[in-house]
Amino acid sequence: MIRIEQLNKTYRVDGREVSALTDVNLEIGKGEVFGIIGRSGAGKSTLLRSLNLLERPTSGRVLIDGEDITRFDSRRLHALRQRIGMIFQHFNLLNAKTVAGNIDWPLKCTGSLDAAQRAERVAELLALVGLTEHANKYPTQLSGGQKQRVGIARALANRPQLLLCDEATSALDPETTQSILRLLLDINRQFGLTIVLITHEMQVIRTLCDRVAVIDGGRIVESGKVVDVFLHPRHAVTRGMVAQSDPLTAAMLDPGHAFAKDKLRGTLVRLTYLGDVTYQPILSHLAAATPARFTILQGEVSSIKDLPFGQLLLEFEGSEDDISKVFAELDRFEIHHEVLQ
Ligand SMILES: Nc1ncnc2c1ncn2[C@@H]1O[C@H](COP(=O)(O)OP(=O)(O)OP(=O)(O)O)[C@@H](O)[C@H]1O
Repeated sequence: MIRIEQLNKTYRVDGREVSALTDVNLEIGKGEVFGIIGRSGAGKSTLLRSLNLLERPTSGRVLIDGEDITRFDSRRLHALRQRIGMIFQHFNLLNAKTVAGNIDWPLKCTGSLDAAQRAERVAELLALVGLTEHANKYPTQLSGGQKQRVGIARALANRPQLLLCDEATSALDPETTQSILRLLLDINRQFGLTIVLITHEMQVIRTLCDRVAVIDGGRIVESGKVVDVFLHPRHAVTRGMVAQSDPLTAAMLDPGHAFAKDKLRGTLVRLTYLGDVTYQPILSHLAAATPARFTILQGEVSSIKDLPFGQLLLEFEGSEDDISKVFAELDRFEIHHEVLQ
C-alpha cells in the first residue's frame, strides 16, 4: 500500500543544511500495523509526516496505492488527506467544541453528508470509542485517555484507509496507554485499517505492531517482524532500546555484564522459541535426552502481540558430545539456540 523510495529531507537552519532523513526505503502492506521507533531527534516525525506531506521530502518518492503523492496538485492532496487519519501526542482537539462537535468537524469539512447522516456517523464513532455518554462534554472536562479516544474517533470520521499515529500514547499513563493500544488494535482488525505509528517505546511496538523499522540519525538501521527485531536485535541502537524496555532480555543479550564471569564455567547458550512450543516441557526433554547438566541463569515467558514466546539463558556443562546432543534436541523442537561464550 505504501512504498517509500530513497526519501531524503534536509532542513535549513541558520544557513546550514540539517539532514533529517537520509535514503529511507520502506514498504508497508495493506492492513498492517507498522511501527517506527527511534530516539529523540532520530527523524520519526519527519518520516511520519512525509506520508501525508505535512512535511515535503527534499527528494525521493512516496507511493500510496501505486501513486506518487509527492507529485499531487493541491486538489488531489486535499482528497488524499481525507483518506488518511492522524492522531497526535497532545490530541490537538478544538477546545471550544464538544466531543461530538470535534468528531463532526472533519465530516462538516468534507461536506459529503447531510446533518442527519453526520449525526448518525458521530453516534457510531462515539460508540466505537466508548464515549457515548460524554458526547456533550468539552475536551477540558476529559481525561487524557478520553481525549485520545476523541482524537481517534475524529481521525476515523471519514473512513480513512490509513491511520498515522504520532506518539499517540506518550502523554498517557501505562494503564491508559494499554487501553488506547487495545482500541487501535480492535480498529485495525475490525476495519482492516493500515496503521503507521511512531514511538520511542519498545513496549508500544511489542503490543501493537506487526513489523518495525528502527531509525537513527535519519537512517533506517534495522527493520523486520517485531518478534525477530525484539528477540534478535542487531544494531546497537535497537539493542539499547530493547534492553531498556526489558531488563530480562538485556541480561540475555549481554550476559558478560549481568553475571560474574568467574562463576560461569560451562557453555552459555541462549534459547528463544515462539508459539506452541512455549508451553512444552523443554527442560525435562533436555534432561532426559542428554547427560549434559545445565543451570538456568535467566528466563522469560511472555508475548509479542498475540504470539507467546520464551527465552532462556542456560549454562551447560558436559562433554562436546553431550552438548551436541542438546543442540540436536533443540533443533528437533525448532528452538533457536546461540552459544554466547
Ligand atoms: N522544522 C524544522 N526545522 C529545522 N530542523 C528540523 C525541523 N524539524 C525537525 N528538524 C530536525 O530534524 C531532525 C529530526 O527531527 P524529528 O522531529 O523528525 O525527530 P523525532 O525522532 O520525531 O524526534 P522527537 O522524538 O524528539 O520528536 C532533528 O535533528 C530536528 O532537529
